[in-house]
Amino acid sequence: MAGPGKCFLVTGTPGVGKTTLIMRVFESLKVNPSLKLQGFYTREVRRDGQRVGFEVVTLDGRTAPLASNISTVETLRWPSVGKYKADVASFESLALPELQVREDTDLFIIDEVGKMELFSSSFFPAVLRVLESNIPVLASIPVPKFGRDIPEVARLRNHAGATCFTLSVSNRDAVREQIRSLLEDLLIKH
Ligand SMILES: Nc1ncnc2c1ncn2[C@@H]1O[C@H](COP(=O)(O)OP(=O)(O)OP(=O)(O)O)[C@@H](O)[C@H]1O
Repeated sequence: MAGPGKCFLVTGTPGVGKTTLIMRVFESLKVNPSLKLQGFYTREVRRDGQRVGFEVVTLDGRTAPLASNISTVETLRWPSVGKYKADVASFESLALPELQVREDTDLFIIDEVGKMELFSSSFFPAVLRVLESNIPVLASIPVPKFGRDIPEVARLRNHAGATCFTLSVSNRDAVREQIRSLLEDLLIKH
C-alpha cells in the first residue's frame, strides 16, 4: 500500500490542461539530474492541422502510436473510442516497460489512465504495482462520464494515498505550483 499523500491525480474536462500541467511539473523536476523519473504522457497527432490520433511519449522522448482515426484492414478489429481505434500492442510496447517498478525510481508519471489505455489488460495491473511500490506518482484521469468513473479510475481515486485535483482554467496554474511544491518536498533527498 502506498503511504499517505504519495499519489497525485489530476482530472478535468478534455483540453483543460492536464497534460500541460504534468509536463511543466516534469520539466521543473528534471532540472535535478539526481531524480529518476519514469513514465509516459499522451499527445495528439495532427496532420494538415487535423487531429488524426494520439501517441504515447516516454519521458525520454520515445514515441509510439496509441490511437488513430485512419481505417485500415488491420485497425478494423481494434477497440474504439469515438472515431479512434486504439493500437493496444503499440501502447503496451512503450508504456509497460516505463511502469516497471525499480528500486531507484523517484517518481512515476502516468498521463493518462483513460479508456484507450485501459484497453490494455496489462496496463491497470502495472499501475496498481506502481501504487503498491510506495513510490510517488503523478497521474491524470478522465472526468467521470454521466457522473460515473470508469471502475479502474474509481479505484485510483479511492486509493488511500491519493489526492485528486480537479483542474479548471482558473485554478490550473495554482494547482500546478501546489503539486510542484508537494513533489519537490517529497522528492528532496535527505
Ligand atoms: N496553464 C495553461 N496556460 C495556458 N494554456 C494552457 C495551460 N494548460 C493548457 N493550456 C493549453 O490548452 C490546450 C490543452 O491542454 P492539454 O492538452 O494539456 O489539456 P488536457 O486536459 O491534457 O487535454 P486532453 O484531456 O484532451 O488530453 C493546449 O493547447 C495547451 O497549450
